[in-house]
Amino acid sequence: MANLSVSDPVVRVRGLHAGYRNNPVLTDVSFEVPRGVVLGIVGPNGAGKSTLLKAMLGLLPGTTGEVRFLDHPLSRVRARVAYMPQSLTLDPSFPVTVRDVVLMGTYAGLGWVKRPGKTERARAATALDTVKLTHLAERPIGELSGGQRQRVLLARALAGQPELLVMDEPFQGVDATSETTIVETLRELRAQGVTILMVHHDLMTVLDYCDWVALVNHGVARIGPAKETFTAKNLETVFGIPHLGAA
Ligand SMILES: Nc1ncnc2c1ncn2[C@@H]1O[C@H](COP(=O)(O)OP(=O)(O)OP(=O)(O)O)[C@@H](O)[C@H]1O
Repeated sequence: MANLSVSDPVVRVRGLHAGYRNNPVLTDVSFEVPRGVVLGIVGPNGAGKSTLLKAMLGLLPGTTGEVRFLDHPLSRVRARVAYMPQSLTLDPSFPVTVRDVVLMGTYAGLGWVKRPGKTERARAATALDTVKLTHLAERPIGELSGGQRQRVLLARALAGQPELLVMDEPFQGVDATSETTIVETLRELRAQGVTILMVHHDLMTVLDYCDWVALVNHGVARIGPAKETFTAKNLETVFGIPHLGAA
């Protein structure tokens, strides 16, 4: 089991148990993530990557163990943590514009009664600009391509100005232009000190996109700097597969 202590952890998980009825997926998971890294969560289908994210975010009933974000339980720091789900599923006729969707990302910091004002609209505009979609601001969200929708989801997460961004497969089904834009945005965020946790499937780009890696196989089997962790030896030990892309 990986149990690496880091200085200034942004995420700290201790003794996490999570899964579904009659299907315990994660058992006694403990790890820490340092501030300002892009952490790739890597593992085969069914290894428990999405389950890990959901359990950490308190979305799975029956989860036990301790999860701290930015030194607090999530309930205390919700506005500082953004979650970007795997995809935005919606009725294509849903009458909401790209700008509206991005503006939703500012709601967590607003509280129950306040409505988004000038500041929030400016943040949403900046976020949309960052993902290079300003020209589509007034489009109904249903008219966008899959890759453009992923960028809107990212802009929505950015509009809340998070310190920690949790993403479930941000490159799933996106075109090359969108992938490049998302990667550039993640690099910019990292340069600003934002920590990024992302489930990542493409083993060929792990070393390029991530500076830390967690190898997940019904637990976090290995976690650490990418070059030391994403190695052929570890891939073989944890998953039983050697991989050419790894050193
Ligand atoms: N809602 C659910 N109810 C019951 N079992 C589930 C549910 N969701 C996932 N599982 C099971 O939990 C295990 C882990 O699934 P999970 O989706 O976390 O894996 P993953 O690593 O994210 O996979 P993928 O790469 O295919 O997205 C699998 O055996 C899966 O079948």
